[in-house]
Amino acid sequence: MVCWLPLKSALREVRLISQEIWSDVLGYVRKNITEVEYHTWFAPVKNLGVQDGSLVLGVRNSFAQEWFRKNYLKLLEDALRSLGAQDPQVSFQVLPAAQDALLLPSDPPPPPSVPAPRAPAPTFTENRKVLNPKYTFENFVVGPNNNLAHAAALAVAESPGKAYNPLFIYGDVGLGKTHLMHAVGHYMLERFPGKRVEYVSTESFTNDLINAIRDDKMTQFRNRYRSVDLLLVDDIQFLAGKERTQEEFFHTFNALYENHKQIILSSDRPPKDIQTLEGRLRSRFEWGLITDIQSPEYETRVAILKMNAEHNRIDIPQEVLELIARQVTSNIRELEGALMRVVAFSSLNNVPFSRAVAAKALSNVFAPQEVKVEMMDVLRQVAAQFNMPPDVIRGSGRVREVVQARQVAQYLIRELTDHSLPEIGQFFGRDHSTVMHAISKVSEQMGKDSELTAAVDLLRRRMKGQDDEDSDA
Ligand SMILES: Nc1ncnc2c1ncn2[C@@H]1O[C@H](COP(=O)(O)OP(=O)(O)OP(=O)(O)O)[C@@H](O)[C@H]1O
Repeated sequence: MVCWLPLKSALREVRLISQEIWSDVLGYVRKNITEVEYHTWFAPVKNLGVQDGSLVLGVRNSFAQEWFRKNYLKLLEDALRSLGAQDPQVSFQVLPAAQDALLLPSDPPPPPSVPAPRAPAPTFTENRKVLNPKYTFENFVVGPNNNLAHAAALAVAESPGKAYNPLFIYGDVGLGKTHLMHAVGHYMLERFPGKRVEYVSTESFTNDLINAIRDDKMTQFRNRYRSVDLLLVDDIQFLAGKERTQEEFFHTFNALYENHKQIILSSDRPPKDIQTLEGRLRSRFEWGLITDIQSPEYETRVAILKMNAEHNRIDIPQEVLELIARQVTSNIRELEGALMRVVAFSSLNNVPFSRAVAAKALSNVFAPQEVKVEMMDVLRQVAAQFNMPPDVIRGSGRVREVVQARQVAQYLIRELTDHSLPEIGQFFGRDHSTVMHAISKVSEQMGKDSELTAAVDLLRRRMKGQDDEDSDA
């Protein structure tokens, strides 16, 4: 009987981010059913977390439970498979009435043929975006790739309207432009809670303008954008070719600038490379400071992953973070996605984090990487398998179970790594003859003790990054 104590505590932590898994699952489901079905059945489901490798979903009554089992189980399993689950498992729990009442109307859901109500066109107030609470200066890892942009953002946050106006940040997708803009917003609101901060994408600005023209609400539109203390506009390159929006933005810019209000713009390229941008706007964008963000180098990528893991309270070994950082090199959003994928994979397959597991989790998305097994990897896996902390296995304890786990770890390290007997001995604080004895002891027991043989086989496959199905085939 294999028990996973360290894994269980990891899973408890993983539950905190199982929301990420659930949103990915919902994204997959939504693409495969009608909107009506989605809103009827999936929108009210409560994600109860991942328990022992199974995604547990809360539904309102036994009717819904049965309906899900019959109609959506396969779809949910496919969704989990797309996230890397080898043997996807989904279970349903009927929620207690109180939670149920909060989640759903009491009548059975209407049949999926009811047409979806058409949402009214959004007005500009509905388009308003709030700042992402995660995008603060504290959560921003500074490296050689972004230190200038970071310093400029900080200077602007400390002296809005005075240091650099506008601040123009450019760089490729997913490198932290929006994060830095929001960080300035948070900083300003913390120091001056009464200030007005507006974050808007160029697309939303354009839509707001179109709606304002259509609804004859230009005065409100202008009041809204020209009365702020800090205006953050994302993806300003999308102004290209939109003459009416450029015209309106030009006046917004002037009104704010003349009143010493801070403007921060982000773009995927510098102003001079934005085609069909009016000369007067381009020159204004160049009045302040133009700074770029580059792709992060390896150390910064590891630091970002580490911060993310800590933020989500996931205890993940450094060498696994390093493997992910080597795999994803250019885009931080993808880097974070890769971390989530590894966490989802290990939680859905009920296996502890290791480099082999991470390589496997990422192999569908990125080019597979050759993983060299390290002594620490083997020790961790054996510890999880034998349900005891790694330090106990490396310690001096003589209890039978501990001795057996220690011998298995030494046996597997000898088999799966290039380390010599003295090196293995040193790792365990023992001499090479003890390791030799351990190896012959395990070899002797293999074949005789079926439980031990199965455990060693399973560990060997895991360390090589092969799943159970592969080896059974
Ligand atoms: N230096 C950093 N430290 C920590 N997290 C970062 C850093 N840079 C980016 N990120 C994270 O990477 C993700 C993508 O960042 P962001 O959305 O700011 O990118 P972007 O450059 O605005 O991309 P796009 O051009 O697609 O809008 C976010 O989750 C953000 O928190």
